[in-house]
Amino acid sequence: MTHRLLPDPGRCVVMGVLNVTPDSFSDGGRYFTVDDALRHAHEMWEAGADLIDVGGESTRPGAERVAAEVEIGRVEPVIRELAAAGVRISVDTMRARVAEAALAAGATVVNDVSGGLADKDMARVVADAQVPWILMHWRGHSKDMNSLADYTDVVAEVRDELCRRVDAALAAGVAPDAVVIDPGLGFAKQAPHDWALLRGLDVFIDLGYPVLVGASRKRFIGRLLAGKDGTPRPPDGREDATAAISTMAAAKGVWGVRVHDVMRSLDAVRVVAEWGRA
Ligand SMILES: Nc1nc2ncc(COP(=O)(O)O)nc2c(=O)[nH]1
Repeated sequence: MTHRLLPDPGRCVVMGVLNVTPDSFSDGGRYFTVDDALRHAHEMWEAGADLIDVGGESTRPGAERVAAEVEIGRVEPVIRELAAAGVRISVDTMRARVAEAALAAGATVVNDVSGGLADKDMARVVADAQVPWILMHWRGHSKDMNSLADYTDVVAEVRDELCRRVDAALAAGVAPDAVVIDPGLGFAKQAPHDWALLRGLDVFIDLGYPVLVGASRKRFIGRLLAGKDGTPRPPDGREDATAAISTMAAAKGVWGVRVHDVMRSLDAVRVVAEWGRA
């Protein structure tokens, strides 16, 4: 699956995560200063990332929200410098104002974990800018994400709720080939739901839109890899499993994977592309 508005690398796209936040779940604070953020972004870009996903507000369960001005203050200087250096950037935000500032600074993709639900103006911003819009499945801000994780058939319900977000985007003037969909692993999901969504990736791929998977270092991986005493594997011990998920997702034909360790997943998806060559 390729994307009209993004170059086709001939393999699964690898999106490098850059959280310019003090409190993201797996790397909070490491890249909070502009210099640290720029250094890490360039490391991922040099490692071969197709896109750097710059976020200024933690989305981990229970995270305190920050004001739009704070979010803009965090991402805008980093995006401006990276864009000037030729790095391709997506902005990870739920706010139209932040997206506008990021696009003005040189971002060329909007990654919206709320799928357009959090800010009614986002669709207009994306339609006017004619940029790709990643619509992730989300059920709302919640101190306790788990309270929203109530499903009878998680694959069917996530599919249907994502389809409603796509319909709303198209109705707002967003071009069909600007849409990327994402099942939102870890957002209003418990671990069994995350695994069911991965097993059911074909359902999302068959909708005909590029599919992005964001499994990197997430809690459901930590639970699977728990030690004999039941202690979940810590986030920085989840990289091999993340790369394994990138491998399986790429083999299934997803458009892209969103990861912290770019090289590991890039190696994995390159193997998939070469192995699958006609
Ligand atoms: N499209 C998309 N965006 C995201 N942004 C943040 C996080 C949270 O993880 P992080 O704290 O590692 O960024 N996960 C996703 C995701 O799964 N999909």
